Amino acid sequence: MIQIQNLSIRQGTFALFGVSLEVPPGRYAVLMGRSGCGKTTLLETIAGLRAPHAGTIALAGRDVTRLRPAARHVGYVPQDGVLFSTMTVRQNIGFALDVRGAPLVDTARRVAELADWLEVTHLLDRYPRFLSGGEKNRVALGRALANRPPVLLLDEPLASLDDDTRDHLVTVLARLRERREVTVLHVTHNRSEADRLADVVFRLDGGTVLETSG
Ligand SMILES: Nc1ncnc2c1ncn2[C@@H]1O[C@H](COP(=O)(O)OP(=O)(O)OP(=O)(O)O)[C@@H](O)[C@H]1O
Repeated sequence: MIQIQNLSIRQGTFALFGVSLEVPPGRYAVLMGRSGCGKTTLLETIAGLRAPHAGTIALAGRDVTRLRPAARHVGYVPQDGVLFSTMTVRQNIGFALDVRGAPLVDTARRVAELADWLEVTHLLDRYPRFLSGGEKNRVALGRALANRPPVLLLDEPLASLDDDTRDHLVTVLARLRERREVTVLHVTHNRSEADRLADVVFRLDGGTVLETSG
């Protein structure tokens, strides 16, 4: 569950005021809005990378407004899905488990499971610079899901992909949605992506959020 109440965020001359939205547990929400309206800003604030001026953020029933990013238990795929360039695909996917000191055997099992599901098993020993755009996005998704977060934030995960690659990744995300194990907030400009994936669509406009379908 993602619950945002009366959130206000300021950065320079840009501001969001009194943003509220709620995504029920295991549901897939899409956030749309014109370029520069603050979608990335909102996602970064939920992830804990920006501090809000006012308001509260609750994730999976816990008030995380004042917690540091790592304590929020959020999976986050930033815009362009940047991977750690000095780590292999295997190390990228296993990162969240490694830094928490998970037993090596558990990390290896989870990486293998995600790699199989995302169809990147043959790429596990490659470095990011030798991956295609679609492969990078699948690895970024695996890295975000490794620690089984209850909440997943996706910032335009399908941007700058060709139609076939985009279609494949939409199928992967649709399977994730069917499992209902994670609550998703997915930012996109693409209406057909929203139509295929969303249980609920929010629109950010003029600094506030409207729910446009359910
Ligand atoms: N650090 C910052 N200081 C001042 N203004 C900023 C800062 N970061 C972003 N902005 C501004 O805040 C506004 C919202 O940016 P944001 O990236 O959240 O929009 P967006 O809806 O995600 O856009 P896009 O769809 O183009 O990715 C923009 O006008 C941007 O120029």
